[in-house]
Amino acid sequence: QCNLRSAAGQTRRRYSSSSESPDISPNVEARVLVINTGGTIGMTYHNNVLSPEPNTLVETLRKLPILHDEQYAQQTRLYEYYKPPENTLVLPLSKQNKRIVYSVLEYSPLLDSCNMTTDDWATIGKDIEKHYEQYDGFVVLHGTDTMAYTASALSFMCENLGKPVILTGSQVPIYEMRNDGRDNLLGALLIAGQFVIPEVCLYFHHKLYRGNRVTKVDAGSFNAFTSPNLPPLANAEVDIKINWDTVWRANTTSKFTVNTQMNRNVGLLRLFPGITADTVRAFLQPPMDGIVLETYGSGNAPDNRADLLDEIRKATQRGVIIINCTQCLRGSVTTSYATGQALSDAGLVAGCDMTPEAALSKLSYVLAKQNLSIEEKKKMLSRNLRGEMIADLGGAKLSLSDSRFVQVIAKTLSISCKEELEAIRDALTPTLVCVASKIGDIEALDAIREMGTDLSMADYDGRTPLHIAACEGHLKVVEYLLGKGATVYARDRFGDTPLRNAVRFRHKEVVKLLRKTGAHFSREEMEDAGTELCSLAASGNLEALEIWQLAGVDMTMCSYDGQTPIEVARATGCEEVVEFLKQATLYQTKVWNLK
Ligand SMILES: NC(=O)C[C@H](N)C(=O)O
Repeated sequence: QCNLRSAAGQTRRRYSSSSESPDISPNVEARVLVINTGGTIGMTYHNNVLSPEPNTLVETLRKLPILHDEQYAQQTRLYEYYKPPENTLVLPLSKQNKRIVYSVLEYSPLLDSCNMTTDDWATIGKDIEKHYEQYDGFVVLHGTDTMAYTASALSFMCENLGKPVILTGSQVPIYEMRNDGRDNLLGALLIAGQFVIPEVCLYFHHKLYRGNRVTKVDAGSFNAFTSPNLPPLANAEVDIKINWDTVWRANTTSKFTVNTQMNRNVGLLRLFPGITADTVRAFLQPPMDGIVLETYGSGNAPDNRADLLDEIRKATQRGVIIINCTQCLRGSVTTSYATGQALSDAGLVAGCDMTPEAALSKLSYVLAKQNLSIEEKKKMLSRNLRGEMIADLGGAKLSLSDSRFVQVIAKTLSISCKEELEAIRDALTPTLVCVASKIGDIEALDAIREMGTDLSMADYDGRTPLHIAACEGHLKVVEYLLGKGATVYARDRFGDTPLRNAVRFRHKEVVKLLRKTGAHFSREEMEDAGTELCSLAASGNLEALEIWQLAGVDMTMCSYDGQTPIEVARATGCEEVVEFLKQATLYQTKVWNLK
C-alpha cells in the first residue's frame, strides 16, 4: 500500500525555480504549519471597530506574489501532493534557494488575543504536538495584546522542543494598503522554514526574539515588542542573521512533548506606595497558589511596613509561592538593598531578570506539577528552564573569542579587530568540533564547548558533529552531543539528517537513541525509502532491513516502479526476509488501524 504517494500515484518532481530544470537537491522544500488563532493581522472593520474576519486569510495570501508562487504550485503539482490543497501555499524561492510550502490551520472562532485563556494556549500546544513530525517549523498568528503571555506559556509547555515555533501578528490588518502583517508573516515563515532554532520565538518588525523574554511596549508602533534583557535571536535586515550563540537548546535525549497542565490560581500583584495590607491579604486568599509580586527597582519593597511583610510571610508559610520580579523594564532582582533582603527573608523566590509575563506562566507551569513538594517547586522556579532568565549573574559566559587558543592565532596573524577575530572563530570551530566528533573525543568536545562554542555548528557542507558521530557509530558521543543540545533535525547540504546517516552506516544503537530523542524521517525520505528497501530485500539483507524498521520507516513503502519489498523478497525466494517483512506488514496494518 503506497500510502505516502501523491494522489496521482507519482512522486512530484521538484523545481528550483520557475524554469523547467528539476532541482536535484533533496531538501529544497521545507514545510511550515501556520496556525491562525486571530489577532489584528486578519481583522476587518465591522461597525467601525476591528474584529477577526474568518475564512479570508488564505485567499488573500494566495493573491500576494510575495507570499505565494502560483506558477510553481501548478508546475510541481503542489496541490495534488499536499492536502488539503485549499489551505496550502508556497513562497517564492528564497535567497538560500529554499522553497517554503506552508499550510494554514485556521481556528474557529478567531480571537482578539484579549479573549484568550489558558485553554487556548493548550489548544495551540496540542496542535503543534499533533503535527510535529509533518513540519519543519510552526508559525502562530496571534494578536499582539497577549502575545508575550502566550509565547511565554508555550515556551514552558513545549518540553524538549527541537523545531522552531514562531509567534507573529501585526498592528495593522494584512488587508490594508499600509500594513506590517505581510512583512511579519514573511519573515516568520522564512525563519521557521530555513533555520533549526529549537525555541518558542516571537517575530516582529524584523527581529526574532526568545518568546519568554518579550513584552509589548507600544500600542501605536510597528515596533511593538522589546526583549529588555536579551538581545534578539535574529535580525532580518539585508540578510537574516541568526545569533547562534544566544539560541537556547533543550539539553536532553527525550522526545518532544507538550505539557498542558497549568495551574490557574496564579496572579500578578504590582506594589505601589501606600498599598494596604488589606489589599495584599485579599489578593493572597485561597485558592491563590502563587503570585508574581512586581516590586520596585532591583526587587525592593518597603522594609518599614511590618503589616505588609506580615501578610506576605503568612502567605508563604501557608504554602503560597511568591516570585519577586521588578517593575522596571530592564535589569534584575538582586539583594543589594535592605529593602530587598526583607522580601527574600519572607520566603520569596528571586525572579532574576524575568519579565512578569514569563514569571507568571513559569509559576503556572511549575505549580501544576503535583508530584513536587513546595520546596522542590521553589527550586525549579529558581532554575533557568527555557532561557527565560539569567539565574546566576556571577558566572559570565566564556566565549571562544576570549579563549587563549584563538587569541594565539589572532596574534600570529596580527589580528586585533573583533570582526576578524570572530571570522577566525567561525572558520575554525566547526572543523574542530567535527574532528573531535569523528575521533570520538568527548573531552575535546567538552573543552571546545566550555569556550562557549555551540556544538550544533555545521561545517561547509552543513554537517554537524552529530551527523559525524552518527556516521561513525560513536554512541557515547551521540549521547553527549544530544545532552548538550545538539539538534536531531539538522540537515546537511545533501539533505541528510543524523538519523539517515546512522541508518546508512547501520549503527543500530545510534538509530535507537536518535529515535528516542524524536528523530524521524521526513515524508520525502519515506518515499525514497521504498526503492532502498526493495533493493535490500532483493539482496536478502535482513540486518539492514531491521535497521530501517528501527528508524521508523514503513516497510510496505513501494519502490519507484510500484513494487513492495515483500513482493521483491518473494521473487528472490529469501524466506527469512519474507517472514520478517510479513511481520512488518502486520505491524504496519496495526499502526494504520490505530490512526
Ligand atoms: N495588534 C493586535 O493584534 C491587537 C489585538 N487587539 C489583539 O491582540 O488581538
